[in-house]
Amino acid sequence: MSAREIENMEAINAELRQWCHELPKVELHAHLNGSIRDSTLLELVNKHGDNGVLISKDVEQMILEKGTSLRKCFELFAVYHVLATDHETVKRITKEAVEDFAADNCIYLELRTTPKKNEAKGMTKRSYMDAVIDGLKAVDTVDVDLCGCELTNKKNGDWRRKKIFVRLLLSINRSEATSAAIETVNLAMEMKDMGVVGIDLSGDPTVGQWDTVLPALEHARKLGLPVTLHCGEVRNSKEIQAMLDFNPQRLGHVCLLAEEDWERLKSLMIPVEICLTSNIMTQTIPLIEYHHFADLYKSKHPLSLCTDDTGLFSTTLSNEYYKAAVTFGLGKEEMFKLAQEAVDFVFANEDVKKHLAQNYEEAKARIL
Ligand SMILES: CC(C)=CCNc1ncnc2c1ncn2[C@@H]1O[C@H](COP(=O)(O)O)[C@@H](O)[C@H]1O
Ligand SMILES: [Zn+2]
Repeated sequence: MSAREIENMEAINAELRQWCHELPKVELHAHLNGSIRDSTLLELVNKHGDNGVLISKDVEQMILEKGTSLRKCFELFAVYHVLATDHETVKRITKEAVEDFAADNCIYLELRTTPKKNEAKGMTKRSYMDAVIDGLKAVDTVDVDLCGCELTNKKNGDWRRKKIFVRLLLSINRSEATSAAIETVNLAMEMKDMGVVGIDLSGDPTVGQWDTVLPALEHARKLGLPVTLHCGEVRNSKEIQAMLDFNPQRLGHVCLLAEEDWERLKSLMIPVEICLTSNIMTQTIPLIEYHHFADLYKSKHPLSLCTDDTGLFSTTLSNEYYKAAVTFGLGKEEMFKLAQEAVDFVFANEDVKKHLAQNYEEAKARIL
């Protein structure tokens, strides 16, 4: 390739990256503690690091190696949870996460987090969630709509100020006992008027038993709370089949499904949250070109591109769209449609969906 051709290609790629940034996006799979900024993490390490629990140098090394295997990720999450255990920090990381997604032109964010108890800090699952809500109220670069009302007032009546709809999912960690998982579901129900719209099942996929969490997920269903499950991050056919039997509103990842489970997923048409960078960095999928996005997309299976953990994997939702475009050869119209269709899978109500649909209608004229 000549220098001129390389230059042309670079210009085209830069233009595509910018277009992906400008595209209004819907984020359905983002973990709060996985979305902590590197700069904040390092600040927290320096502040709390050498307190006998964590050694700053070790943590810095872990941050350098972050996201390079499933094991390393979960080791780092244990560190994140030591660093971000007080109410002030939970508030801060929530504020920053929302501001970062808004700066990336996300117009709807479903942020998920595992409510945590920390007796030493006087933290209950409820007070943890109150700190999250405080973080949403503290956002000041963008107007936040939580539960149908705006938390922040339009600054100086500026109608051009950006707006982001934020809804919350409460995560059940796979290693939790049934009683703790049920407590999380009850908390979600209690906070339904405060922007909580559903339940997620996540955590180290090599730990925990489906039968332990099933009663809590069934409880959520009885209460009318939508559920999304992390599915197929490791090969575990029995569990994958049980998850498909449960038939949740959405599934995340679906990486390592056996042929018959794959066919069943497709016939059930359960919307899938696709996390390209996460799956590659954790080596769950060996090469992006082999990613199951291609098969699902070709089959017109309902799906949505997501980040999983922007901090851990140093990615943004725009970057996920860019990667999909260059790897699978999608044009701008196809990318636009992909982003727009994610509106159908949000757990928020019809009013929000209407607003989002209108946003896409307006954006069409602007960027297509
Ligand atoms: C990290 C990794 C191997 C990537 C695959 N993706 C994941 N799979 C399962 N659970 C996850 C993943 N990313 C984040 N989580 C869950 O989200 C938590 C962090 O966010 P939070 O504390 O709930 O606010 C982690 O402790 C973990 O329980
Ligand atoms: Zn996840």
